[in-house]
Amino acid sequence: MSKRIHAFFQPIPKKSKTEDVETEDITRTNHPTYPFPIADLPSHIANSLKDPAKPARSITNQPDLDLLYFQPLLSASVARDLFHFLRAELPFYRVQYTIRRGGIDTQINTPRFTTVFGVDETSQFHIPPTDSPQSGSLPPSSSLIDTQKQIPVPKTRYARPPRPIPPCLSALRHLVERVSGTTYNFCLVNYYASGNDSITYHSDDERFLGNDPTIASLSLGAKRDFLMKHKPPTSTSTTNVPPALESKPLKFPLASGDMIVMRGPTQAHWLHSIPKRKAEVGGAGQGRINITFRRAVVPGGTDNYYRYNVGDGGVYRWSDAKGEMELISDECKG
Ligand SMILES: O=C(O)CCC(=O)C(=O)O
Ligand SMILES: [Fe+2]
Repeated sequence: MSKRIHAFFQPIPKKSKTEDVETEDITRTNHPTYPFPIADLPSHIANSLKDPAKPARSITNQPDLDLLYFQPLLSASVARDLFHFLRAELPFYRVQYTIRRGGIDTQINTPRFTTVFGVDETSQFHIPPTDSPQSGSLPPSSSLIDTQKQIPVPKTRYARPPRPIPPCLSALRHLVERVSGTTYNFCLVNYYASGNDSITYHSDDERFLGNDPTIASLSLGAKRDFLMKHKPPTSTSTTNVPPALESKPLKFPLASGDMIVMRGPTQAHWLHSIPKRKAEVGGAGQGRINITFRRAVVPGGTDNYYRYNVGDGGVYRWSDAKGEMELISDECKG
């Protein structure tokens, strides 16, 4: 086993002490695909990831809509600590790409920070026994194993090397899996630095997620409106969509700690968005993190997620001194 892969399972302890308060050791997890080691959750957050006090509300009162609304999933103080922890510890990207529109190449600047971890069902990260001896060094791809054949994944399977979900997000994934009754192999993270960051109307209905995918979406930090509107009925529509539904969106004012789980036919028939929002006068701390948990079934999903959420540009990391994301390297590692 290579030293670097070993490091993924043997966190690096780092002592941190202040003058009169002894704080706990911070352990970090490294992997060859990470631009820097990622801290594990401090125990006060990890121990607070419990089932919510209030059960979720089921929302199925619109055609083709099936939502579970946890209001909240996490208490305000846990959500606040998790927000600050994840913003400080994860690598982020500001992805640019070109699309061809009407025969012309158009550059798209993703209007928010993004990052992603995980791999589709055809592969899994091999977890070596922690007491195995370190021998030689294996290429990073050797840690990915074909799920069926249990042999190393050929390098040609993925355009960009998939990244294992770090322990800090895995802990959250386990809670989300338990309360939503579904398993996930991807975490997509958005950071909306201000009201100017957004996501336009879309649905997460790609074929690589299979039919009727369940997507769990957790909000941390600033409150933002989550809008949903029914797709225009097609000639093959089986449900009767009243015209009013097409014009007036549903509005969920998602607060820190809230989670919406979109299920069943929701992605096939509904669009969702986080529109830009005017800055509040004197409004500080407008940042918001959103984490979606999903399950991709084929390698095309993995390629899509890394292309649009990591891309080929520089790595950003939160700077406490500057109070904003800072470009720390011009080239993406991975
Ligand atoms: O930020 C949100 O609440 C939604 C994010 C989203 O729709 C997505 O990442 O696909
Ligand atoms: Fe989405």
